[in-house]
Amino acid sequence: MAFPRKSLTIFLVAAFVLLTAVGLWMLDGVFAADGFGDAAGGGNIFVPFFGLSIVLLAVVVAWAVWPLLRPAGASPHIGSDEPGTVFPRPVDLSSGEIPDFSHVEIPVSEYALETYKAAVDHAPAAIMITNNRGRIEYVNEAFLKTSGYSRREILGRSPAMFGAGHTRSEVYADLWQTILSGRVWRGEVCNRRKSGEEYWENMAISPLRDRFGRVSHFVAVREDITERKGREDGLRQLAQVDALTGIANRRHLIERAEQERRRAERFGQPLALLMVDIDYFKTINDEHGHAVGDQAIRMVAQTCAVSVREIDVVGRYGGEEFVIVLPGTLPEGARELADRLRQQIAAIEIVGADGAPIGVTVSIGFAAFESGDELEQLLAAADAALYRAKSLGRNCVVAVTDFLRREPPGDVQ
Ligand SMILES: Nc1nc2c(ncn2[C@@H]2O[C@H](COP(=O)(O)OP(=O)(O)OP(=O)(O)O)[C@@H](O)[C@H]2O)c(=O)[nH]1
Repeated sequence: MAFPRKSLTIFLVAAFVLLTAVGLWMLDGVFAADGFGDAAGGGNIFVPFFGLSIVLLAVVVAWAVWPLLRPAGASPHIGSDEPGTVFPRPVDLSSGEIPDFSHVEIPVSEYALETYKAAVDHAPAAIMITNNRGRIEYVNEAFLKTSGYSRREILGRSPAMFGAGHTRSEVYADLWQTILSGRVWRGEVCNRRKSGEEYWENMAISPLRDRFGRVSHFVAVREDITERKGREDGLRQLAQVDALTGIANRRHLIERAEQERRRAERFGQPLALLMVDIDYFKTINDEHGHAVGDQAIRMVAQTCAVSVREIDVVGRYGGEEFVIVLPGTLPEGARELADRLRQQIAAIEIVGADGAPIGVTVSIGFAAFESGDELEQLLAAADAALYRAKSLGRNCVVAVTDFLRREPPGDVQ
């Protein structure tokens, strides 16, 4: 049970005064009884009381003086290896709120401090503490292991030293705004190890307040998520790519085409869409087998993919049908590319089932985006042009004219 220091001191002082008074009164009584008194008899009664009060006085003095004699740990600093190191009080990360403990006196024993320090030093998550001027004051063992730096290379520097340069400036702006307003920031950031290798970290950064409620430090708890990120990227890639050809699958193609359509509408930029279909593909399949058919599909997809710019989107729209989205491209440019593609594909030779070379040709229809077009309309227009190219004898390119868009199929350009 803990006694309040103040009450106990008052009690001890009162006991001291009482015992001293009783002792003096008795001494007085003895002297009053027989003049100078019987030194032996009077002394016998007085000594125990006076002795007890002296002991009490010693206890009171020791009680008052003891705190002043304790070992100096008065101005501990973060991250020191010396005994008495104090860490700022942690913030409850779960609620996102910063509790205000500034009015609470928390007596912390040396033993408890050592325990806290060991827990933070050897925590499995990487932990970094920066001061409110953005200088690193503490990193734990896991942080050193993840970053590859030594403590000497890190302390006193800015956390910017770990940045890989890929994180957008808005992310950092949001981070500072959040923590300076006293809230916890969470996010994923790409950093660089000392070896130069990039790695992804999931971070929670929370402000720490001093006893006056001022933000004095920031503590960052960081988890290396590079492996998980890699798996996610792989899965995303798998979900977007056509397994046979390696180009965008139908779903991803439509997503990207819709993005480009919206961009063209918003900024009034040109956009063209090509639909490419292998001619007489059923015959290739029937005469040479599906493996040779697949080979033809792969060759055509590859030729399309390497013939366009990086901003263009090439995807497999159906079995032997491909769509190419050309942002910022006028009809003349689209026609030029379509003609070039048709010729390049016609030059492809694949080996048939009998070992003899097989020629592959394509028909191409294309349409230019017009303001107000939905993606379905654009696709349907290119498909109508492709249909016309097929009916013209195949291995040719047909553009959608305004006429063709308004009227039912009947004329070609
Ligand atoms: N080998 C292979 N064949 C496929 C694949 N997807 C679709 N096909 C086949 O492609 C053929 C397409 O035939 P059609 O639509 O009649 O077209 P086509 O024979 O090329 O005739 P035109 O387009 O009019 O020149 C069908 O036989 C499908 O089974 C695929 O991934 N691999």
